[in-house]
Parts: sequence; C-alpha cells; structure tokens
Amino acid sequence: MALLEIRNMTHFFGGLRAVYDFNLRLEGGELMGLIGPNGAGKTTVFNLVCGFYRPTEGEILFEGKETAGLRPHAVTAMGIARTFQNIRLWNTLPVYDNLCISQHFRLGYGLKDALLRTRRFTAREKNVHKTAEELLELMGLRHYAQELPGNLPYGLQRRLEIARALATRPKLLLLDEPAAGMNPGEIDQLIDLIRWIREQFDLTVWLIEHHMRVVMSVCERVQVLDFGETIADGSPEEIKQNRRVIQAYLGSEELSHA
Ligand SMILES: Nc1ncnc2c1ncn2[C@@H]1O[C@H](COP(=O)(O)OP(=O)(O)OP(=O)(O)O)[C@@H](O)[C@H]1O
Repeated sequence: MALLEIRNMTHFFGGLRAVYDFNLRLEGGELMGLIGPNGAGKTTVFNLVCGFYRPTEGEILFEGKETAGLRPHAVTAMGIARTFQNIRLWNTLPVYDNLCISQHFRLGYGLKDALLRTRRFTAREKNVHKTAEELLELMGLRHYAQELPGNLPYGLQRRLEIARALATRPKLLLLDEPAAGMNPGEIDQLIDLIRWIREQFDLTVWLIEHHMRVVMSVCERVQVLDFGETIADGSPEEIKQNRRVIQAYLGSEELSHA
C-alpha cells in the first residue's frame, strides 16, 4: 500500500481552477519534489493534503484511509506534518516551548487529568519534554532553547520550523519552499539537513521548492505543475530535459540554474 495516494484531485476557488486532476502515489521513504511556475497550484495541493481545504473532487488516501474532509489537527494526528512558505512560528514563545506545544494535540489527556495532575498527565508531559530535549540536540538548537524565534538567524528559524513539525512524529513531512530567503551557505546546510532527517526519522519527504539546486540535488522524483495540471513526472535529469517543462519555465531563470 502506498503511504499517500491522491486520485483525480481537483480544486476550484470559486471560478478559478487551481488544481486539476492531480494524481500521486508516494511510497514510504521517498524524497519527492513538486515544482512549477508561480501560481501553478503547488501550495494548494499541500493545503488540500493537510486538511486546510476540502478538494472539490477526488480522493486523498493516507495509509489507505481517506483524509479529505478531515480538519488539519486530525490530519497531523494521522502522521502528516508540514512547514509553511512564510515561516509560522509562535514568536512570543521561546524555541523550547515551540517544540513542546506542537505535541499537545496528541497527548491523550483531558482537562481533568491536567487539573488533578494524574499519573497519565505526568507521564505524557514527561514525554513532551523528552522529545523537545532530543530535538534541540539533534537539530542543533540547544544553544537557542530560551531564545525567542525572531532572534534566531533565518536559516535556524527554518530549522526550528522543521523541528516543530518533527515533534508531531510524522511519517510524511511536507516542506513548502524551505530554501526561500536563505543565503547560499544556508541552502547547502538545508540540502544536507533534508537528506539527514529522512534517514534519521525514517520519513517520507515531499518538497515544494523554487531553488532548482535544492530540488535537483535532494529529490529522487519530481512532479511538475503548470496552471494546476501535471505536465511532467520523472527523475531530476528527465525533468531538466523535458520540453513541456522547459516551455513552462521559459523566460524564468530557475531551470537554467539547476
Ligand atoms: N485561498 C484562495 N482563494 C482564491 N484563490 C486562491 C487561493 N489560494 C490560491 N489561489 C489561487 O490559486 C492558484 C494557485 O495558487 P498556489 O498558491 O497554490 O500556487 P503556487 O504554485 O503555490 O504558487 P507560488 O509558487 O507562487 O507559491 C493561483 O492562481 C492563486 O492565485
């Protein structure tokens, strides 16, 4: 069974067809890219998979179970986590708290447990702190535990956003333009980080990215959208040489920098 299977997914915003007949079969452990010119529908696909929108048509199956129509927190609980194009951290809370709070949706204790500090509450809270500590260490954020996210260099804010997604213990991690706004040095580190977290956390990674160097060096397979439709799907080498892809990117610098 595929980890994620999307069949004939279409989405309209009013009269605008943002995504049309989108299909994907993602196997466990894959590192998959989703690219396309501005406005092609990439973020809408992620938003549909994460439960921010319900598709107008089609099916989304995660480990064989339908997710279309589920709320975002329920999708996260099934094992799908994401980061955003514009970093969305809890900026008034320190790094450490960002890593704790993201875990609270799956704690499995109620208000009564919390008020009475039951054994269940104490055990689950201990786990939250253990996970946060581990992530600080693994993601190189230990030194910044008590800092507010806004005080971190940009590359580390991105790293924290990924760490926060990992705190939910996903099986599938969606990264929406993780290299946006990064300098070349930070991009090199990001490339290594993505490969490393896939191995370390036994993840499947699905990535939207405009930086072709990131896409072509990290992804094993790439799907290309243009005006909501898939125009190509193949290895990075195949995609670079695909006539329809080159046409879609005509006039843009992106593909020539791959
Ligand atoms: N909430 C919305 N309401 C109406 N139209 C939307 C909404 N979100 C996206 N769109 C439109 O849907 C289309 C696809 O947008 P989307 O953001 O998915 O593209 P994208 O490929 O992620 O673009 P970019 O690379 O610029 O981020 C665009 O025409 C966009 O204007």
